[in-house]
Amino acid sequence: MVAALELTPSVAVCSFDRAGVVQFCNQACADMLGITVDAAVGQPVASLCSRGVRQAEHDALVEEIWSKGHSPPAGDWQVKTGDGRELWLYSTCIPVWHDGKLAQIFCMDIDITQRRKDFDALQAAGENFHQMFERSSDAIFLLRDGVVEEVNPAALLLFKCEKAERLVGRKLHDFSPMTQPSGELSSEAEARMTDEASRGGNARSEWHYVDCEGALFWAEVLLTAISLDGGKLYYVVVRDISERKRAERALHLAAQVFENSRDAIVLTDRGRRVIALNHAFTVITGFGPKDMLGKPVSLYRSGVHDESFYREVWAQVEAGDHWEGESWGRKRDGALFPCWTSISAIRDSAGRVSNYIGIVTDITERKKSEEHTRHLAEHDFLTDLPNRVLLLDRLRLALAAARRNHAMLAVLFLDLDRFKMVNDTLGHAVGDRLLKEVASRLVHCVREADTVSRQGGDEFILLLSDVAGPQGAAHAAETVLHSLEQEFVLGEHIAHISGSIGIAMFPADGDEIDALLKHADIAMYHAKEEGRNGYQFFSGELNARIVERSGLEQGLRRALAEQQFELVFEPEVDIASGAVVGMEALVRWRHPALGLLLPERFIGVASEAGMMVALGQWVLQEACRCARGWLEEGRELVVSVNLAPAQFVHKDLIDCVGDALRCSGLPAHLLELQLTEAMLMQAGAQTEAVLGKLRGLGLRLSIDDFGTGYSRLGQLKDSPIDKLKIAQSFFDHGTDTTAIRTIIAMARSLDMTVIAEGVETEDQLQLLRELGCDQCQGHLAGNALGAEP
Ligand SMILES: Nc1nc2c(ncn2[C@@H]2O[C@H](COP(=O)(O)OP(=O)(O)OP(=O)(O)O)[C@@H](O)[C@H]2O)c(=O)[nH]1
Repeated sequence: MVAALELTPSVAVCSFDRAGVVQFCNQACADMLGITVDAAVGQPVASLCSRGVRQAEHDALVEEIWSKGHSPPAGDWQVKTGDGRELWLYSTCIPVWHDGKLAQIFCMDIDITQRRKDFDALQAAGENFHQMFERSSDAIFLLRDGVVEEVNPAALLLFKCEKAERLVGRKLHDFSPMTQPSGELSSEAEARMTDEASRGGNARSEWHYVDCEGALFWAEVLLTAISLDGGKLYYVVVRDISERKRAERALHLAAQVFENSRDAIVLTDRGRRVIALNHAFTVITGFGPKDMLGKPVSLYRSGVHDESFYREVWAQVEAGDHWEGESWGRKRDGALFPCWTSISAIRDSAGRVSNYIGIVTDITERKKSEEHTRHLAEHDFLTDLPNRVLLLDRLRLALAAARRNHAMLAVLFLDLDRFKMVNDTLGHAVGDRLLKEVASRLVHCVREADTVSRQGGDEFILLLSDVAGPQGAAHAAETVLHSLEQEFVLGEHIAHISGSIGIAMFPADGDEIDALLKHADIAMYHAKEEGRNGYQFFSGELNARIVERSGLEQGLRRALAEQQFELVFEPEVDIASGAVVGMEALVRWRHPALGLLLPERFIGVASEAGMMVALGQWVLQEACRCARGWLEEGRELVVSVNLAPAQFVHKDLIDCVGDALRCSGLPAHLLELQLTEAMLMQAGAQTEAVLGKLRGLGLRLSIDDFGTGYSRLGQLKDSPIDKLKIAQSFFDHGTDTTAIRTIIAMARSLDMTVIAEGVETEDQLQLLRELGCDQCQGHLAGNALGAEP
C-alpha cells in the first residue's frame, strides 16, 4: 500500500501519530510542502504547515478523530507551508487502526490551489457581472427560453415601469408595436433574432419598443445566447437610441431638404468658398458642382449690382448673421433673373462663424404674377388703358417733374359725343368694341411719354407731359378729334363718333391734381355746350387765343388751295440814280372773313403748322412769274424773295428754286434770295453746300436785317453773298449813324451791295447817300405795290 501511495503523483499523503509526529510522507506530499521526505518524517506535523485562522478548527477535528475514531468529511483548507507558500488543499483524514487501537491518522491532500484561483476568479466575475447588471445604464434583460426572467433597474427606467413584475414572465415583443419599422411582425423579428443569436452567439438589431406608458422609442438590441443546463439563456442589452435616431432623422431630413429644395442652396466655408450646392442650384443657374466647388462665391455675381451693394450685404451678415433681399442672379448662359436671396452665417459650438449658407429663390414667376396683378389693378379691363389709379400716380409724378423743371403739363378730358346712341342702336357689345378702338386711336395720337387713360364709360383722360404750351395741347386735341372723325369699322357695323375735349394746363389752370382734373372736366362741358366735336381750354382768355390761332391754321390750310395769298412788291431804289432796280416780294393773305392780313398775323401760325415750305414755294414761284412779266414788259428788275428757315433746311430747296426759275422763264440773275443772319451762321458743311448750290444756279443772295444778328466777318467774307440789307431798326429810334456807317464800310470791303430798309425821310436818304449806301427801300422809295407797278 505504501508503494501505491508513494506512486500517487497527484495525491499528497502523510501520516502522523498521537503525538502529532509525521510517520510517513510520500514524495508528492514532500514536494507540496517544499521539503524532502526525510526532512518531513519525524517532524511535528504542525511545523510543516499551518492552517492560519482555521488552525484551532483543524486541531479540534484531529482530536475528534483520535477520540471517536471515525473520519470527518473531506474539506477545503487553506494552508501555509513552512517555506511561506499559500496553498489550497482538499483534505481527507482517515484513522488507521493497529491491533484494535487507533495508531495513526492518514491525511490525503489534493492541491486545489489553481482550482480555487479559478473559482475565485469565477466568483469575482460573477460578482462583477451582477454589479454590472445592477448598475448598467443600459437596460438588461435575462431571458430563459424566450421569457424574461430578470431585468435590471435601467430596464425598469427605460420602459418606465415601476416593478420588475410587469416585465418578468413576458416576451420581449410584448413591449413592441405589432410591426417593426421594416414592416416585419415584431414577434417574427424577435424569433429571427433569437435564432440568429443561438446559432452565431449573438445578434444585433435596431428595434421599436413601446414603454409601459405607451410611448414608442428606438432602441439598439444586443442579444447574446448562453447555453445553460440544456436550456437557452439570452442576455439582452437594450440601449435607447431615440436621440441618435432623432439626430439621424434630422440629418437625413436636412440632407433631403438640401437636395430636394426647389430653392438654390449654396454652402460656403468661412472664407466664402463654395463647399456644397444642391441640385436646384444647378437647375436654376446652370452652374454645377464642377463649376463652383472650391471657388469664391463672389465669382458668381450677376454684375447688376455694384460693389457697394455687396459691401452692404456682407456688412449686415457680419453684424447680424443674416441678410435677405431682392437682387439679380446670373445664369451660366449669362441670362439674368430676379431672385430673393438670403444669406446666413452658421456658427460652430464655440460661436465662431464656420460657414455661410445662401438660399436663392428664382422669383421670375412671382414677379410676373405680381406684375400681372398690379397691371390688373392699374388698368381698365376693357381697353387695357391705365385706369384712374394709375393716371393719378402718373399725374403726381408728372406734376413733380414739371414743378422741378418749370415745365407745363396738359390734362385733356375727352368724352365721346352721343355715345349712348351707339349703344342703343348697335348694341352694347359694339359699343365696347368702339371704346377699344377709340382707346387704340388715342394712344397713337400722343407721344410715348404721355398717358392715355380710361376713366370709365366713354370718358378718357390724356395727360401730356412737358407740352411746349397751350398750342401743343390744342394740337394734340385736334389730332384726337381728327382721328375720331375717321369712321369706325366694327365687324359688320360702321360707326361715326366725335368727342368733346376739355383742356386744363399746369400751372395756369391749377397746380394740384384735383384742380386740374376738375377744370379739364368743366372745360369739357363747355366744349359740349359749344356744340360738341371740339375742344375748350379752361381759361377763357387762353381759349380765345387758341381758338383764333386754330381758326387761322385751318384757314391757312385752305388758303393755298383757294388762292387767298397775294404778293405785293416793295421797290428797291438806286440812291445815286433814283431808278428802281429791284422789287422785294411780300406776301399778304386775303382772308375771306378778316380781310387782308399782314405776314405778322399768320407767318408764326404757318411755321408752327409746318406750312412754310409750301407757302414759301408758292411765293417763290409767284415772284418769279411776276418778275418774268416785268421783263417781258421791258423792265429788268431783280425780284427778291425771303427764304423761311424751314425752306432753307429743306432737302428739296435747290430743286424748288430751279423749278421756279424754269417754270417762270426768269433769268436766274434777276432772282435774289434773302437769307437771315441766323441761317448763314449755322456754320457747317451743309450750309456751305446749300449756299454754293444756290449760287451755282446763278441767282443772287442777300442778307436781310443785317446788323441784328451775330455775323462773323470771317464767315461773311467766305460766303457767296452779294448784298447786305441794313436792318430797319437802325432808323427806328433816331438814326444809328455809327452802325450804318460800319455796315456800309464792311459791305464795301467785302465788295457787296448795301441797301437800307425802311427809309422814311429825306434826311435819312441824304445821310445814306453821304455814307455811300447803294440802294434804299421804304416809304420814300415807294410803298409796296401790287404785281403791276
Ligand atoms: N358699351 C359700353 N357702354 C358704356 C360703358 N360704360 C358706360 N357706357 C355707356 O356710355 C354712355 C355714356 O353716355 P354719356 O357720356 O353720359 O352720354 P353720351 O351719350 O355720350 O352723350 P354726351 O356725352 O352728352 O355727348 C352711357 O350710355 C353708358 O351706359 C362700357 O363699358 N361699354
